Order: sequence, then C-alpha cells, then structure tokens
Amino acid sequence: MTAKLEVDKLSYKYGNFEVLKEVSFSVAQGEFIGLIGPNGSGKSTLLKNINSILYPDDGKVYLDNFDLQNLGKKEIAKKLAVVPQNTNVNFDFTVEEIVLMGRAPYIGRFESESDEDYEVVKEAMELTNTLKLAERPISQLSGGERQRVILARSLAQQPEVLLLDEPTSNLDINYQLEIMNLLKKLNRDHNLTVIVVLHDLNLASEYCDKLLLLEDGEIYAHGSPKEIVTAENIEDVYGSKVIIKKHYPSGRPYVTMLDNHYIPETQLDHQVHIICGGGTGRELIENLVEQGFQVSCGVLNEQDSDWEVAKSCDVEIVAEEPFAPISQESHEANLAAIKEVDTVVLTEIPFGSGNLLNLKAAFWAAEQGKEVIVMDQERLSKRDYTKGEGNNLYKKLLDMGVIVVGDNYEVLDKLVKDRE
Ligand SMILES: Nc1ncnc2c1ncn2[C@@H]1O[C@H](COP(=O)(O)OP(=O)(O)OP(=O)(O)O)[C@@H](O)[C@H]1O
Repeated sequence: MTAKLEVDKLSYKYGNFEVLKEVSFSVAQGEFIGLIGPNGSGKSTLLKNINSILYPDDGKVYLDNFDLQNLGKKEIAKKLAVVPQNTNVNFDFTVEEIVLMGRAPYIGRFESESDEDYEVVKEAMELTNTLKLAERPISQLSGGERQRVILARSLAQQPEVLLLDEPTSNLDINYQLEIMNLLKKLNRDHNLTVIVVLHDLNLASEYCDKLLLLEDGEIYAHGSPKEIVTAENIEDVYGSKVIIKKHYPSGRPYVTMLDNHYIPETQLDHQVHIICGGGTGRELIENLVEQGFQVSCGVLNEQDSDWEVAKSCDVEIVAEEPFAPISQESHEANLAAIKEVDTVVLTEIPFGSGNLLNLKAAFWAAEQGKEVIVMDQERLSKRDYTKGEGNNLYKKLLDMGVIVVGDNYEVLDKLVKDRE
C-alpha cells in the first residue's frame, strides 16, 4: 500500500529548543489517525509542519509521494485542509463568507465564485449543521459554533487529507460526538484521510483506526488503539495511573483515571491476592485497583476473562496456559505470590479437577494465618465438580475462621473500613 502522507525523519526547533526529533510515520489513504500525547509533546507542532505552516529543520513530508516543499500553496490546499486549534477571525465576515474562503484554491485571481462553488459551500454547511447560521457574523458565534464553521470551511476545500487540532475542545458533549461521527462518516463514505489531535483518550480510542502516541517530540508508540491505549503506556507517558476497560459494543479500550489522592497510605500499601477465574473476579479486580490496593491474581488461565481484566489493569498475574489444568509449578508460584500479600480473596469459582489447586491455595493461605476473605453467596456444593473433594476442603476452610462475605461490595467494605 502506498502512503497518502509520509513523514520522514522530521525534526523541528523553535529557536534552540528542539521540539520534534526525527519523527517518521506514514498514513495510508482513508486511514483515521489520532495524535495523542501530553501537553507540550509536540502534536500541534507536528501538524503545523505537515501543513507547511512551519518548515522542518530536517526531514521531509510527502503527500502522494510529492515533497510538500515542492508543491505550491494552492496545490496543497486542494488536497490537504486544516482545522486549527484556536480560530480567531477578527473581521466581521458572515458564516457563508468564511466557508466560501475554503474555495479559494479553486478560484482564479480575477474570477468570482461559480454556482459549483456555492453548491460545495452549501453541502459543507449542511454536513456541519451550520447552514442555519449562514447569514450570522462569525464574531457573534459561540466557540462551538465557530469550530463547526471552520470545519465547514475546510470541507469546502474538498480535501483528500484533513488535519484537525483538537476539534472537539470547545464543543459540548453532544457536538463532540457529532463532530467525531461526521469525521468518521467522511472518512468512510468519502475515503477522506483524517489526522486528528485529541486529548480525550477515549474519543481517540473509539474513533481512530490507529494512534500515534508522542512523548517529548518523539514517537513513543504507533498502532491500533488496543496496542496503544494500555495502562502501561499511559502511565509511562502521562505519569497517570489508569485502568483500561473494554468499551461496549466496540470492544475498544476505555480509560478510567485512578485518583489515589485521597486514599489513605495504609490502603495504598495493602496487598490483596485474588483467587478467581471465569469472570468471577473481574469487577473486584477493577474495584480494588480503583481503590488503590496493590492487587495480584492467580492462578488464571491466559485469555480467561478475569485474566483479560487483570492484564488491562496492569496487575501481577500468576498465569497458566489457556484451558490447561493448573500445574504444580503454577501452584507453587501462586503460593509464593500469596506469601507476599496481606489479604487473600477467594471468589465464587466453580471448582473442577483442573483448578482444585486454587482452592488448596486459599486453604494454605488460611493455614499460614493470612487474612482470607471468601465470597460465598452461592454455596460451593452448587459449583463443585470434583465429586466432593472440593466441597470437603471448602467446609474445612470455612471452619478456619475465614471472613465470609456475599458480594464485591462487602469485600470492599471490609478492606476499606479496616484500613481507615
Ligand atoms: N511558537 C513557539 N515558540 C516557542 N516554543 C513553542 C512555540 N509553540 C510551541 N512551543 C513549545 O513547543 C513544545 C510543543 O508544543 P506543541 O504546541 O506542539 O505541543 P502539543 O503537544 O500540541 O501541546 P498541547 O497538548 O498543550 O496543545 C512546547 O514545549 C511548547 O511550549
């Protein structure tokens, strides 16, 4: 696949301050790319270099294999349009006049606008829901209305590539989605290539095919939202603790910030090992991570739904191969993990011969004098597939003075209240 746009070892300095350092990536026609990264990481500067508002100190930008520096402004404007971050239009143009400016690359020096130009302008205003504002002076519009007018102006250029710098920043939540859906529609129906700077990681994850994560003017990672929006990457680049859930129905990563500010140190230091599996631990894992506890899990089969949640929350996992019975080696690793923690929680897992060692691990924890919390809304007898061996061991476990609770909230209650 040939690249629609290629950025090759692009470096840029403001004076002596090196902002972009050998940035290289390429964008295929029809791709929808999100540029993400912390404040000051160089996203706007990169867009400005792609748009020839700034010129690279080193490196090149190619549009359809042509070096941008060898293309005239009008030629570029017919293919590439920009929606800048802050749009201050000081003169009192009407909305229609502003959108008509998008036709400038198509109109000769002494020519006036044709019927076709007006047709394209009308269509751009319809798409952006600005037609009803046509006669209004732009200076009297709200920030969000103005943003949509500027998008309409860019669409009137009939570009093949659209660059947008934070197009949703002034918009209320409704229009944010409307703009993102419009961009997606233009991308799908008109094969428009979209490169958009977004601060909202969830919008970026939901709408973009690929994300480019910038850190200090360098590409930290480039890939699908699933590859890029991970707890590890976000913590590395933004320095923030997050948990990543799966957004329904897209299945894309969804970021939730963890605010550990007001959580007591005793809670942050408290280590909890969750013995779970088959989705019995997913909410508890998320809840405990959100509450600042140090969480580990095991033994979990890889690809199990609890394993997936644990992975996305970046917690330690003692893992076994998918669908494999727990091996002696994994069991011992589980005991070693349990040895390090303050509390062990056993969720309502069904037990069979393949995972009976997990019940034995909980029993071992109680024998060691660890605090063990057992979730027991549905008696084990109803989820015992070991011909009674599991149930017998479970009864002994309950007799050992473990804490028996009903659901997640009781586990949390117990752990949080004890730490206050
Ligand atoms: N005109 C300028 N002169 C000097 N330094 C600048 C200029 N514009 C930006 N910078 C600096 O370059 C760095 C990158 O800025 P840039 O605006 O590209 O970052 P950004 O990732 O878009 O940030 P934000 O998310 O805050 O919009 C910042 O440290 C910024 O202070």
